[in-house]
Amino acid sequence: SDAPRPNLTPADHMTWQKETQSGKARAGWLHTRHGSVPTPTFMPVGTVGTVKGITMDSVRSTGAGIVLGNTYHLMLRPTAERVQRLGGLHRMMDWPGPILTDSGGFQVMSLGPLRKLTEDGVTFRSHIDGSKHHLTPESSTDIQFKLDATITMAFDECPALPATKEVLEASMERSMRWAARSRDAFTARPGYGQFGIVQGGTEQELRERSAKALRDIGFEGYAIGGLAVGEGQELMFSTLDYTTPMLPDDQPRYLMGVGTPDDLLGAIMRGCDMFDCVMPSRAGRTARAYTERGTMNLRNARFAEDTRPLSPDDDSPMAGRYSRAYLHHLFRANEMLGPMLLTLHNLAYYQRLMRQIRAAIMDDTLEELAVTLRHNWSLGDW
Ligand SMILES: Nc1ccc2nc(N)nc(O)c2c1
Repeated sequence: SDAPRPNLTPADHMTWQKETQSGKARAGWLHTRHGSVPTPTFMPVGTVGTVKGITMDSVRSTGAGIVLGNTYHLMLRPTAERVQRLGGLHRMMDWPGPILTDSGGFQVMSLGPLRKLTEDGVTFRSHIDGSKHHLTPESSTDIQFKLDATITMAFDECPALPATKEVLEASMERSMRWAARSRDAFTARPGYGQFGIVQGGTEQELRERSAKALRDIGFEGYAIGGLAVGEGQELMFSTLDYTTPMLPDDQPRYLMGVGTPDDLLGAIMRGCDMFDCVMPSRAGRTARAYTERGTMNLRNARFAEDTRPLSPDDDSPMAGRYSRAYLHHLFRANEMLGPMLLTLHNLAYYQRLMRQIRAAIMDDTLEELAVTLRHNWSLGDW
């Protein structure tokens, strides 16, 4: 956005400034040690220090301002100590902008049987070489320090849904004890920050208790975890309806692991500011294009001689240079360039969507934009 950038607030940690609000949706600025980013913002996923298949210059060209890395993957390879010796993630991956790192609990959980969970932390075996590892709130926070993460995530446990209220309660309470230990282990530095992660599944009373516990500890931002784990959009939105108002109005809210363009629109309209999801990049590697008219699979034979661009207002650097037919050919031929171009295209679409939504928040026309976007997404290819 070319909106005038409000002055950076001097602070001993990163800050978020709300610029304006339209309904529950907010437009603001994230000010960090590694630069300022307009919100709402979508963070491309750079799990092992790379947004798969494209250079960070390409990521920057889409308009992305902040990217995500993963403690779990980087601690296993190349290890946090080596990243630190290489000058930290920013220098190693040639990304001077802010980096948010997830804390590892979620990734270990998705490894299933390979792990043992205790009050102290999680013991698991590496999916790479079977070596044994242990993650605790302290070690996760230390690893993120070594990675030089701009935004550090508290170490939490994300329970699989569906789960009984008792299971959700015990898990949430442990995550809150881990949040306090994560905060104690965090090294505050000017322009850096740490986010707490609200848990509690789809139980309002548990979400309430979790949000209060985190506010009492005090963080630079608050993530909503425990969602986008198969509960479906309706249940995710209804959980957001009562959870975002529980979080401080003047601090950023990060909905983890979300989502499709329609998810993003709905979550922004419910007061969320930051997002990350593998969908646009993973789809790009599997021939699925995200566009204003919904998604399309470029392997489909109907594109074999379709000389049109992917979408008329594609503003990625490849805009108007590559036809659907060419992409169809690249994917059918299993050429590297296919996933590279389509990943770039999809991330550029997500960033364009963020800019569109932010501009609508600024001129209070978000309701109208939402109707247009949802209509166009339903059109399917033209
Ligand atoms: N859907 C997700 C995605 C990532 C997560 N990361 C953490 N640390 N915690 C969660 O609950 C997550 C949920």
